[in-house]
Amino acid sequence: MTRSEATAPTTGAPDGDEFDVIVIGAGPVGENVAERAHAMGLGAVVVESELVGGDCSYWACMPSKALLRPVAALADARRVAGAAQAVDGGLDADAVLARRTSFTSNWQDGNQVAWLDSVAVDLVRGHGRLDGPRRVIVETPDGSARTLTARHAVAVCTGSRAALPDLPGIADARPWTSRDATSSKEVPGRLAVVGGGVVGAEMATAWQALGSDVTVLVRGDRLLPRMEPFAGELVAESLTEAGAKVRTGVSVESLERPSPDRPVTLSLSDGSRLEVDEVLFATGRKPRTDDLGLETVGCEPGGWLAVDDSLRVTGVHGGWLYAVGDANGRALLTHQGKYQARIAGSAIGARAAGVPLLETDRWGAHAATADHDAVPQVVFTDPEAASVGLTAADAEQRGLRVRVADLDMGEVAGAALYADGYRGRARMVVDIDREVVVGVTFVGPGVSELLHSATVAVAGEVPLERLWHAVPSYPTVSEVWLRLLEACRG
Ligand SMILES: Cc1cc2nc3c(=O)[nH]c(=O)nc-3n(C[C@H](O)[C@H](O)[C@H](O)COP(=O)(O)OP(=O)(O)OC[C@H]3O[C@@H](n4cnc5c(N)ncnc54)[C@H](O)[C@@H]3O)c2cc1C
Ligand SMILES: NC(=O)c1ccc[n+]([C@@H]2O[C@H](COP(=O)([O-])OP(=O)(O)OC[C@H]3O[C@@H](n4cnc5c(N)ncnc54)[C@H](O)[C@@H]3O)[C@@H](O)[C@H]2O)c1
Repeated sequence: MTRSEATAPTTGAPDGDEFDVIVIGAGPVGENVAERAHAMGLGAVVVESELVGGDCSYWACMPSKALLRPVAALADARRVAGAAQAVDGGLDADAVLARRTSFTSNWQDGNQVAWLDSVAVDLVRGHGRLDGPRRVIVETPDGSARTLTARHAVAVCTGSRAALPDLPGIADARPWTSRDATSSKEVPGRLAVVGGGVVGAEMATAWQALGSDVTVLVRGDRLLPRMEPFAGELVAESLTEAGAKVRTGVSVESLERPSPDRPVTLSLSDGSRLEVDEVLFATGRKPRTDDLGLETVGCEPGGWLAVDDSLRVTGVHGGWLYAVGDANGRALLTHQGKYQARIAGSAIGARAAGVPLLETDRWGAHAATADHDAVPQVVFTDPEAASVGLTAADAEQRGLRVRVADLDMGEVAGAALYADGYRGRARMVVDIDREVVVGVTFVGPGVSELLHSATVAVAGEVPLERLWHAVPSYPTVSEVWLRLLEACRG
């Protein structure tokens, strides 16, 4: 047993259950809020009802990327003459699933509990609920209740869960959610993926490569609708070449699974029916704020928690409640939630220390400005799609005057060397009033590691005239920057 599970809190008051900061939810975000609070000299406890590490470690980022990395590795080898000849056959599904399982530590959280212990953060296992200002009641696994009190702040870091549409037959169809799609130990023969967002595109890529016959059902007109249109087009093209079917403009109207061991039949809006062995609903997320006692502190349960830029929940008297990560709905991404955790942790620390004025101006130490202007995201499909900041359509919606540079990445020498017949596209969106880059999208093999250069340019608001002096090495894929800048500067 670790110190944190075994003993009373480090900063305990007489009853031992008073802490400077209480964090509800030990996902990546909660862990980081607690660690930051501790680094600011505060005592912190986290409350966790499932596994320390959260969805990201066991049913989201890590297992999904462990499923997808072999797909990219194999595809990369096949795109290089000489290496391609050494590749014989497809993926070894059992080996891929075993590697995935190892990345989840077989759904055991011992390592992450040890990490919490190493940063001197206490852990209370159980379901946490607010019970009035600064108080949290934890329903522990043995059925008892423990009341924790916070001297300074409570941070809600409870994440999100899959949102399923209310369709006839959906409960009996026992659909997969992202949890099943990332933890399944078997490869279904036929898999329908409903939803063309990030989870849908990534999981269709993984399971098609693992041997399923995948059909993606998209109600809109393309995959990855929040990215530049060419991202979804290139990913759909590649999925189709891999043998998957991508059907747009179609939704599921009802489902029928006569018994658990029989296939499921989907009735679709175009009048057709589709029989599959499993159906994954990748239709978005909803916040885990419904059973959290929010009504006891004057907040509406069940919704995304509205916060200011220091991640403090708006409208709560005394300003002691924070919501960080997926629970606030600002950007459902681990890295962005961890960024918020760093900001929230230092804001909590500064307020606890009585700092009179926090740095909450744009790009200040206590303002999560990047959430508005510079959110990076990599979609680990084949090809990868990576973007930061605004798309051209977003910029237009914000009323910015922009110049857009587009590039066929195959024209870049480094890309041609990276893969024979490299297929990829890039777009840079420039605010012409400020002459800074406000958005970049790359789609192509290996672009994920290129994204951070764009994030630095966008978050740093680096003037184009200075970017001109940031020389990409020859012959790397990064020379895409040179071509985009040439297109912008003329
Ligand atoms: C399939 C999939 C793949 C993804 N891939 C990526 C990726 O590659 N990169 C990326 O950046 N993002 C990815 N995401 C998004 C990422 O998983 C989330 O943004 C991230 O997990 C959010 O972290 P969090 O700490 O806010 O929430 P979570 O990771 O959901 O953690 C919340 C924790 O709170 C606990 N909890 C909830 N309610 C209570 C309560 N009342 N009491 C006690 N504990 C409670 C939960 O048990 C959980 O452990 C992916 C998501 C999915 C679904
Ligand atoms: N690599 C990554 O960064 C990564 C990977 C996976 C997930 N995530 C994050 O997790 C979050 C959740 O991903 P997601 O794909 O579930 O959500 P999403 O919002 O990205 O996509 C859901 C899609 O489902 C569609 N949809 C909703 N209801 C539907 C219905 N009834 N029928 C058909 N289609 C419907 C929506 O139009 C949307 O396109 C995302 O915000 C994403 O940022 C990130």
